Amino acid sequence: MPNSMWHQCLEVLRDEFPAQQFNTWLRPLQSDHREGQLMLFAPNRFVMDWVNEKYLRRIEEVLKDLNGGQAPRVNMKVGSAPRESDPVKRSEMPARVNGQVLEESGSRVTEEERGVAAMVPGSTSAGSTSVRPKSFNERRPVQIEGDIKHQSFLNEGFTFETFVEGKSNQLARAASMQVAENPGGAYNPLFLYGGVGLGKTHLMHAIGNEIVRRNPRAKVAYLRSERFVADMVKALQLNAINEFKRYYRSVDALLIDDIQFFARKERSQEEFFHTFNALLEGGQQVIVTCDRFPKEIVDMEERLKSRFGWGLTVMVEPPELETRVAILMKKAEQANVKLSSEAAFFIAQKIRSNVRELEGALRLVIANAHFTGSEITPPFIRESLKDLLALHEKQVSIDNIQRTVAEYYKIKVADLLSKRRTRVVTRPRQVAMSLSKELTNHSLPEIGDAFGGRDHTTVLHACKKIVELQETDPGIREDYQNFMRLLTT
Ligand SMILES: Nc1ncnc2c1ncn2[C@@H]1O[C@H](COP(=O)(O)OP(=O)(O)OP(=O)(O)O)[C@@H](O)[C@H]1O
Repeated sequence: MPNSMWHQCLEVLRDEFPAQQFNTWLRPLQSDHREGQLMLFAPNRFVMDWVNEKYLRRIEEVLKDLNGGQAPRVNMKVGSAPRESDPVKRSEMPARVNGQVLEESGSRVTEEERGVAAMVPGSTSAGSTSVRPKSFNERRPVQIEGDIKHQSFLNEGFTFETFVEGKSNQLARAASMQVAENPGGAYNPLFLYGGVGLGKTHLMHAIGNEIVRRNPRAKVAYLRSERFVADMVKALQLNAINEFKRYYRSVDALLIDDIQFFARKERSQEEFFHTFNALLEGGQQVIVTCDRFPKEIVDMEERLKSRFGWGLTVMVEPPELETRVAILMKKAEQANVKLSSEAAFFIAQKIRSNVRELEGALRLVIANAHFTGSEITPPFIRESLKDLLALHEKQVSIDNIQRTVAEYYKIKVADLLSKRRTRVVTRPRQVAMSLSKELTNHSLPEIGDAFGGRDHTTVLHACKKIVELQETDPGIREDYQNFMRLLTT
């Protein structure tokens, strides 16, 4: 049974399980086939135990089908598959002498990294409130703003209590709780990913706040990835790179938000890679958020991406209606405003894109109610959100795209949603997915859902493919332009 059979098996399982489950438990498994036995490697014990308990029987069934009815021997282990592409190459590990990481960096700071340093507000000496270790500040005439001070950068309002749990974020919340209770333990690093405004930053702060609540002496550093880049560039300019390294490696937990901004910033990736290794080896917790699954981050070093997968990778999905309602009720309660469930439902039905927009809409309604002294009723909400709703309604819907594409190619909408993989339907399906990404505000997972419950990676692949084809295939280019005209005028 060749290793490729495991990939076929994954394809079958991908269609059977929700994307979140698949990406968290099955996708990170690596395989190795020797002497009639398939060895599956899990990134940690938690994943191994979970897969053993929940998925192994189904995995064996699928493999048996794929193997002509012959049941394979499957074993599981924590670790990585021993092969050429094994991400855990000793040569990649930094050399250590007396606990210090030694490295000679060959990569240079790119123009973009310099640009980030210049763009990030506060990357000058003005308004500096740094509380870094003394030696770090003493040696430098100019301080980088106090963004790497520990603890105080956490948003105190972002806690587990203020985070509303729902189907879409259950696993992410549970994993975050585990990390907060046992930082540097089994789930290290914790990689939270998902679309914009869905609560990744909130969860990250909740972990930081909880770590500090349990241990007030804990040093927790939270920062957006641009800040890491800016700090690093500044430290290089000031000849203070060793202090920079020492600081980041001295924290108990390093929380880096929106890691996708590391793309193309070679020197920062390298620096972060070594910091990352040092922290993991020291049993310190690393938490990272990103707008996509690690493997899909473009222009990011493979070794860094593979390390992101060493701990636990969890997706935060867009909230379903009930969760959106619960979030609105919670936010209204926090603002001391009475919101009827009818009013909450009304807003939640209208605003589906993400929690940030939902909050924005609620804020607008509350402000109008204060201003006019009115009660918050559906007609009042409709009036308050008139402009916002007009914008939403003007937007093209996925339904409309599916109908238009199906009609144009003379196939059924049901074909677009089906599992059929013949060329007659796959290309129109890819075109429709790509248009949905371009013309609507829906996230990749939402678009995947709207196309028969497909994984968000399928949507991403479709979008890339259509961009490529527009370059090389005049027929597709013309079709696409026609659709843009049909749908937007
Ligand atoms: N489940 C939830 N319960 C309560 N509030 C939430 C929830 N999810 C998101 N929010 C709120 O929505 C807003 C946006 O969330 P957050 O900033 O964490 O999103 P994000 O996923 O980090 O987005 P981005 O990728 O743009 O950084 C915040 O004010 C947050 O408190």
